[in-house]
Amino acid sequence: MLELRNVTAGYSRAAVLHDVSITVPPGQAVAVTGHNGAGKTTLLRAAVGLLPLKRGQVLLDGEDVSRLAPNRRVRRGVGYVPQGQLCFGQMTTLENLQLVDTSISAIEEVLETFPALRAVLGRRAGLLSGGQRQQLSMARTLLTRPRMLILDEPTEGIQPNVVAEIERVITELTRRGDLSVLLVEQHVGFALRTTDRYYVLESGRVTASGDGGDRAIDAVRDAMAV
Ligand SMILES: Nc1ncnc2c1ncn2[C@@H]1O[C@H](COP(=O)(O)OP(=O)(O)OP(=O)(O)O)[C@@H](O)[C@H]1O
Repeated sequence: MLELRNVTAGYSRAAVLHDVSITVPPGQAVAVTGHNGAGKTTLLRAAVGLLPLKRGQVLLDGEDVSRLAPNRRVRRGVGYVPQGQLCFGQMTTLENLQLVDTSISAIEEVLETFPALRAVLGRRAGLLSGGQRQQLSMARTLLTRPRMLILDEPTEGIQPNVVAEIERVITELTRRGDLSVLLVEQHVGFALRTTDRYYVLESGRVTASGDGGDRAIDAVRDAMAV
């Protein structure tokens, strides 16, 4: 379980997030949506420890980890997939995965989750499509065996068939019940279909929240239109 409690954070002296509280219950998926510049990436950076808090707390399974370095949070089960399909372009798909875990069984397991990567294991990551790189980036993070998976805009700039594939993976991972997901996503339909609960962030403040699912789409669109 991840909780951001009354978090204020930003860059240099200016705050971008103001008193933000968000809870991701165990085994559930939560979406944060909002316009460009609302502070969604900043929120994730604060959650994983890449940005120090000015006020508030980040709790992992009830324990205050606000001062814990990002790599120590990874060891405690936080997996972060940043925006932009980051991979080591000169290395092959397989080498990118082996950076995290070289065991054949672990790699086989993530290939079962992302079967499209099998055909490109020997290809340099820099030559992959955006969708393939996004899947590689998620697969690499899954190799760290997270209990809390944090995804920043996984559908950005990706063709619809891969978006459907990523939707399938998130749904499957959360259905198993041993993984929680915090998803930042501007694609509202995708965000609501894959999550149990949503928050709308505007100008660094939570302006709406509620249960996920298709029926929430009007409420989210109304909140975002303000
Ligand atoms: N490294 C930085 N230094 C200073 N200001 C920053 C930095 N990164 C982001 N900001 C500012 O913080 C605010 C929130 O940005 P953030 O990237 O968190 O928004 P976002 O909701 O994720 O937007 P997007 O959907 O475009 O990624 C913006 O005003 C942005 O200009």
